[in-house]
Formats: sequence, C-alpha cells, structure tokens
Amino acid sequence: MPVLAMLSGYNWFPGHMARGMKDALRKVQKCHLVIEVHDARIPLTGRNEKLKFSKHKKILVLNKYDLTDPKGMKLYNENDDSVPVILTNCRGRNQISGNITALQKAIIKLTKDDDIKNGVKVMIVGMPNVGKSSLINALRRLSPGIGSPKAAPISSRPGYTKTVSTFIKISTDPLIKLLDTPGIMIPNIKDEEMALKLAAVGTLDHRFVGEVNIAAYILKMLNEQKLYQYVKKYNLEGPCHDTDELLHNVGQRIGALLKGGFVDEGRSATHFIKNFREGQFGRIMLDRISEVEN
Ligand SMILES: Nc1nc2c(ncn2[C@@H]2O[C@H](COP(=O)(O)OP(=O)(O)OP(=O)(O)O)[C@@H](O)[C@H]2O)c(=O)[nH]1
Repeated sequence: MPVLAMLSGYNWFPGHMARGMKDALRKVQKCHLVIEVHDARIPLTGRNEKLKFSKHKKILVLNKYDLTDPKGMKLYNENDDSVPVILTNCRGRNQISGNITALQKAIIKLTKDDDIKNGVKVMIVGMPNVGKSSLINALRRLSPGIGSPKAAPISSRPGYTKTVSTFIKISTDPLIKLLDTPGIMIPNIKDEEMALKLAAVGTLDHRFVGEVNIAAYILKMLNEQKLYQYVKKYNLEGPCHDTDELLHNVGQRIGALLKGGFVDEGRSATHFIKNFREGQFGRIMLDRISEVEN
C-alpha cells in the first residue's frame, strides 16, 4: 500500500502529543532557555515550527551523532549560526562525552547572571525517540552527587514519555533544572520521503508506513551513499537493488520463515531496520548533503 495512504489510516498525532504541545507552550513561560533535541541523521527534516519559541534563547542539540555522517554535520554546523548547535552522543549508560560538558557550558553562557544565581530552568523539546530523556540523564551524570542518573525514563519505542514532567535537577552549582516533555510529531507530514525518513530513524512508529517500505527506503539510501556494509553482513554477492531479494536473503539468514519455507518479509524487514538503527551499516545522514549545503 502507498505510504501516504497508510498514514491517513492511523492517528500518528495522538491526544497525548496535542496535550503535550499545549502544556509545553504554557510551561515554557517559566523557563529561561529551550533546548531542541533532534536526530543528527535528519538535521532538516521534521523540525517543528510550533516549537520554535522565538521569544526564548535556544540551543539546538543534534543527538545520535555516533550514527550520522560527520561530513554532513560539519556542513550543517557551518551553515546555521543563528542558534548554537551542539552535537551529542548519549549512547551507553556511562557515556559522558565532551559535548555533554559543552552543552552544560552553553546553557550557563546563554543565561543571565541573575537567573544563574536563582536557578536556571530549561525546557527540552523534540520529536519522539530523538534522545531527550537520554540527554537529561547524561547531563545528570556530570554531577555525580545529584542522585540517580536515570531520572528520565528511556525506551527505544517512540512516544515513551507521555506527559510534561516536573523539573529534574541536573546540577546544583550552578542550580540548573530541566523539564522533559513528551516527543511531539510535526502536525503535517508533507510527502512520502519525509514519512520514510522519520520512520527509518524511529521517530515515527513503523506501523504507520510499513516495515517493508522502510526497509526499501533504507536500502535505497545505503546504495545511493555507497554504504555497502550490509553486503558483508548478510553475505551477499554484491550490492543489492531489489528489496524482495534483500529481504529473502535476510530471512534465510536469520530463519524468519513461514510455513512452506517462505520468507517472512515483515520479520526480515524489522531485523534489517533494527541493524540500520544500531549503526551496523555505517554512519549515514538521510537529509541529502546537497540540501544541507543550500
Ligand atoms: N545510538 C544512539 N542511541 C541513542 C542516543 N541517545 C539515545 N539513544 C537511544 O534512542 C532511544 C530513545 O531514547 P530516549 O532518551 O528515550 O528518547 P526520547 O526523545 O526521550 O523519547 P520519547 O519518550 O519518545 O519522547 C533509546 O533506545 C536510547 O538508548 C545516541 O546518542 N546514540
């Protein structure tokens, strides 16, 4: 079924997101600063106009840097100097990357001295599954005396955080508190490629566009960027341009078989998508570098 037709059959902007957006718009009034977290594999796609908060100082965090193409990120960074951009990697429980420290410094730099004295309040916004909760926990790890770093719950399932929480302390000196918000999708998905990109990185639930469609899109992008690690991973003879053929091979390898020995394409596609999201086929940017340059 065509991707956009599938999308129209589901409610991919559920009630908790609409409520979360309203709540965020209200609670941002109490905050000094907004951090927008987005997936570094799609720095341009899916940025929510409604969450721009033009009256607030802002920092853009492009997370999952470990999964994106550093060359594309360099171009993006050079291009946009209106808002400070920090690249982070929050993978792994004990990860404290230099850039998490840089983010804490940027928060302090953008805040007025008086606010620093009385405590800085920061709102975190972004789409589902981009790593907002992981980022809060990584920031808490910078202040070991502060308590459990697992203050914000993490899941690979998009939309795990459902309500705007209370403020979470990430530092005592200076006092900085963060407000986690539910992942909020953009209200309009304008075309098929956008839907596939969002689903490939896991911000849009795979059910909305279908696993096989997502696998086909990922395969196309890997081939376009000559990232052929999947060939070795699945022991193929060479780059593959046919999704059915790829999924057949994946299915045979992982034993995703139906009665009669037929390959279960859904399970094979899910496996392929999972490997892609884990970075097993190399670092990739799905927004084309030419789009980023313009
Ligand atoms: N590879 C990689 N994975 C990450 C990174 N940050 C977070 N993740 C993973 O991404 C998934 C989503 O992380 P969360 O922190 O729950 O994301 P969220 O934005 O709070 O999610 P919602 O609750 O849907 O709004 C989890 O499986 C994390 O382990 C990162 O920098 N690199």
